[in-house]
Amino acid sequence: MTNPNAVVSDTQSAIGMAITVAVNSSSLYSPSVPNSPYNITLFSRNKFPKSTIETAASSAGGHAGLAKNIAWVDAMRASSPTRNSSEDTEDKKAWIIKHPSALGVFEEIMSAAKMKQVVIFLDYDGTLSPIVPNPDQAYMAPEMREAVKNVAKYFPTAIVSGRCRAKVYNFVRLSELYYAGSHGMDIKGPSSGKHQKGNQNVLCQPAKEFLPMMAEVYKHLLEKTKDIPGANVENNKFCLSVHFRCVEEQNWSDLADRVKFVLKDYPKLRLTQGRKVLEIRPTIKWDKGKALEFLLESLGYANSKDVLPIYIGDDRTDEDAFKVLRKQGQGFGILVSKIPKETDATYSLQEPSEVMHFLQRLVTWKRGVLRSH
Ligand SMILES: O=P(O)(O)OC[C@H]1O[C@H](O[C@H]2O[C@H](CO)[C@@H](O)[C@H](O)[C@H]2O)[C@H](O)[C@@H](O)[C@@H]1O
Repeated sequence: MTNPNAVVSDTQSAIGMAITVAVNSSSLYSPSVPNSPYNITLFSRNKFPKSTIETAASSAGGHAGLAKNIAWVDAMRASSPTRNSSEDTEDKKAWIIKHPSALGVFEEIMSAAKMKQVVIFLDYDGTLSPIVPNPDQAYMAPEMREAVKNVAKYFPTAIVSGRCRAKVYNFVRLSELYYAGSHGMDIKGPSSGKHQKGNQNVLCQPAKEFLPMMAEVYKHLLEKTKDIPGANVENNKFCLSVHFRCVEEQNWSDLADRVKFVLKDYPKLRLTQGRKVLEIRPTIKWDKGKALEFLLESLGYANSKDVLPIYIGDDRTDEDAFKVLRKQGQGFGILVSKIPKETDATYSLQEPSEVMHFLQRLVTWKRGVLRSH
């Protein structure tokens, strides 16, 4: 097992493959499973497949089990491929031209901010804190907290995380921010600090009816996975995370099978994959992109041309927010990644330390603007 205190370089989680297990025909639920229950798609590692592509792997029935299992384990392994060939270096050069460093083109980004209200959206894990083996120890550096605190003095700022809101708040501990926990399914406004515009007292929990179900599934998952060394089930309130970062690779298939076994009784839940984590959440049409739209609306910037949203994130779930910005032709997505990934983000940053520098530059830029007026 990995040393729980070591910082893990997760530059490898290049290949996005989310796995969906459930579908519900009600209009509230997204039709996430294609017609064929075994519509499995695998990708070449060198082609940066779309991080949001969903791979169906119906939990029902036992046939095609082998193919499904191979796909599952491949998908889990794909969250940590080895990429160090010269072809990869070429890939990286091409990718960085397409998604330039947000630090390198900082002035260009800020020139789009003239006369606009910048609103900052920040993912937590892998963006504000480094990826570590133990999710309970994903602490934020004090300098990063200071940078976020300063940013929030000048710009409305939201943390948008897969973690439950209370947990991410405990890591960040800044009451002046908006928090969207559980992949945006639990949104709350700041409890201190005032920005002039918009509603501070927001509370949005679109998956509230799922709470009892999530608590029940959490218990089943704990029980079902307890004898797999290293498996860690995290309760994120409106969603659940089954971590396999510390599970021996030979046990991944078994772990995935057990998770699917539990979920077969819950067709209103779906299973997706993040950075060495299987994530279980309600099939409602709500994601980090919807959370971003909701927050902009709460701030009084729905369909406004006077706003420049900047969203920084490293995970597949952040792609939903990048997509919204790209579709609206408004603001910028910044992907935190050391390696090429298919993304809807416009710019890139390599790691949390670069995110911190970007946030510090934002503050310096704003102070300069204020001084010149
Ligand atoms: O949306 P995020 O804030 O990025 O949250 C996504 C998941 O992040 C956490 O897991 C990831 O970070 C852990 C700590 O570095 C790491 O051990 C794990 O392998 C990563 O998947 C969090 O624990 C999950 O609940 C979040 O869903």
